[in-house]
Amino acid sequence: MASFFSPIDSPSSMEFGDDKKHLIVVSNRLPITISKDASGEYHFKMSSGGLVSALSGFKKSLSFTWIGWPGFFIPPKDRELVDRRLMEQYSCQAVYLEDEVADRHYNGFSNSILWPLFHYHPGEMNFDEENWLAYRQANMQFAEAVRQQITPGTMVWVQDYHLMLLPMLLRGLINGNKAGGEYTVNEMHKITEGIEGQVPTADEEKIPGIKIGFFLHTPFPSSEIYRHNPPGFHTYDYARHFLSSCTRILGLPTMPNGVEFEGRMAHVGTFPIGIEPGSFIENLKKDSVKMRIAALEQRFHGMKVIVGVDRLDYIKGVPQKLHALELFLSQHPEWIGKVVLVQLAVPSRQDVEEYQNLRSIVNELVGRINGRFGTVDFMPIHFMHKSLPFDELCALYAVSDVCLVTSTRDGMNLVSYEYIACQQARRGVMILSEFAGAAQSLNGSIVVNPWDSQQVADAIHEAVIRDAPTRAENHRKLFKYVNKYSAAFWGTSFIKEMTRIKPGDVGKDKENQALLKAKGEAGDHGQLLPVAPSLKA
Ligand SMILES: O=P(O)(O)OC[C@H]1O[C@H](O[C@H]2O[C@H](CO)[C@@H](O)[C@H](O)[C@H]2O)[C@H](O)[C@@H](O)[C@@H]1O
Ligand SMILES: O=c1ccn([C@@H]2O[C@H](COP(=O)(O)OP(=O)(O)O)[C@@H](O)[C@H]2O)c(=O)[nH]1
Repeated sequence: MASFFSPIDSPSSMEFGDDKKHLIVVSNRLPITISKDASGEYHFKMSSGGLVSALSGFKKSLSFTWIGWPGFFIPPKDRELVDRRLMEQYSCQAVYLEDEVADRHYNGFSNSILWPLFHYHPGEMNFDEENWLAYRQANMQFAEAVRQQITPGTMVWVQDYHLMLLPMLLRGLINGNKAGGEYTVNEMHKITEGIEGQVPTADEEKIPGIKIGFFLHTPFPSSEIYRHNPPGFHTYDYARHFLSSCTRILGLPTMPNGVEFEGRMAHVGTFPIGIEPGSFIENLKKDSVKMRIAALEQRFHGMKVIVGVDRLDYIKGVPQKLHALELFLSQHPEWIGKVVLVQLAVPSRQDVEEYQNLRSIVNELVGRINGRFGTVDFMPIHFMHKSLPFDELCALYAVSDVCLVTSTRDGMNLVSYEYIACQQARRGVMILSEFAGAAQSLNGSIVVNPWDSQQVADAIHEAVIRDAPTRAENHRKLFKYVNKYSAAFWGTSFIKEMTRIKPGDVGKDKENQALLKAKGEAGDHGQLLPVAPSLKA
């Protein structure tokens, strides 16, 4: 959604800490998805999803070059034009992948192996050797694109599971085998075997002072799940799972704040992501949005509105949500005609078979429930398979009495944050799955297990009858958290931490850890890196 992203308008261009440095953020998905129409004209459209929303929010407080895949094959002859528009309007740099590599990297390996693996869905995993090759190939191409942009002292912040090999490949490219050899050469050879691209050679020149950070936007599963597969995290559990996988699967020594690998220390920390609340709050003040809110209030007069906003992804638990609504309506027939679910299902990863199957399942469930409880005047579910413009989304959040999130796993879930930001007038109720990262922070929500339909149905009932003072008190706590732990807070905390960490040896880190333990600042569950606490007040 275009309004989530403001082209180059960061106030503190390139500044962080006391220094002026160059920051590069790399993600598979650029904030802009490009397409070409039949007449050959290019169109630039805002991408969907929480990663784009959060990084776009962060970009308003700190400027960076954003490197990523444009989402579509662009013939070499058109690249100059596209590059210019991307850089001038959005300070973005495209990584051009061949169609087959992009398809196998994004659909084949990232979203058919890593995504189900990280979300505890091993049943949805489809392994194919060619896709693994494409994953390595794409990571190498990203590494090459990043290397072309870096200068001494650049910080590179790599995002998410699509690019998990990138830090190591980039380190190899910038250090060359001579210097990097002691810690990457064996691994590098395994990774680069059989792929095209520039493999580092012994005489590469070193580029000094490059720091590389990595953030995973999804959960990191327990080592039991991770075994099915041949570091910043949203929550403490994800970081702990990662560290215990390093120990159990790779036999590496770990500390609460990092892992030791061939004489180097990789620091690990938790940085819960957030939104840019101001953009929602300001948007609700626009006359056009106010008018839309009034129109929706009129439309749903006398009814309680439950809102659901999810990419149509099996991790979002949309069928579970529909089952619970059905149960609620069957147990509370007095609410038929008085409660409506407005469910926005944003199209996602439609080339992957599991997503196509999900769409059929959801269509069928919506049809069944509407058929069962609907009348000529009333439909219990308003279902939309599309994205909505930002104004419409804000209005929808604002008029809803309840927001229902039933993800079976979700790295964070920013929809819950956005709903809270838009509820200063209504003070609606947030029902949140215990399996969303957000449940660990959003104290004041009703937390449910989405697999327990009865519990979710009871929560819906509790939400629609909840009195105004209780709603106000819970909303106060939630709003305080969402306002404070914003996308800007998340991004700047991570960058500050990257700035603070000096390349040191493992011995020093162990000493520091022991010191902090002695001072009571880090225990078995202690963390050296900052954590946004959940507000208990
Ligand atoms: O890029 P897509 O394949 O269209 O998918 C959209 C994004 O989905 C995932 O988002 C995650 O990041 C959010 C922000 O940290 C988090 O709140 C949410 O729980 C995650 O699911 C994915 O991790 C991104 O890479 C995708 O861009
Ligand atoms: O039509 C829409 C509706 C929602 N969103 C945004 O998609 C993001 C979803 O993020 P979340 O963290 O909840 O889940 P993800 O989709 O990243 O897994 C939120 O910022 C929404 O505002 C969007 O891009 N288009």
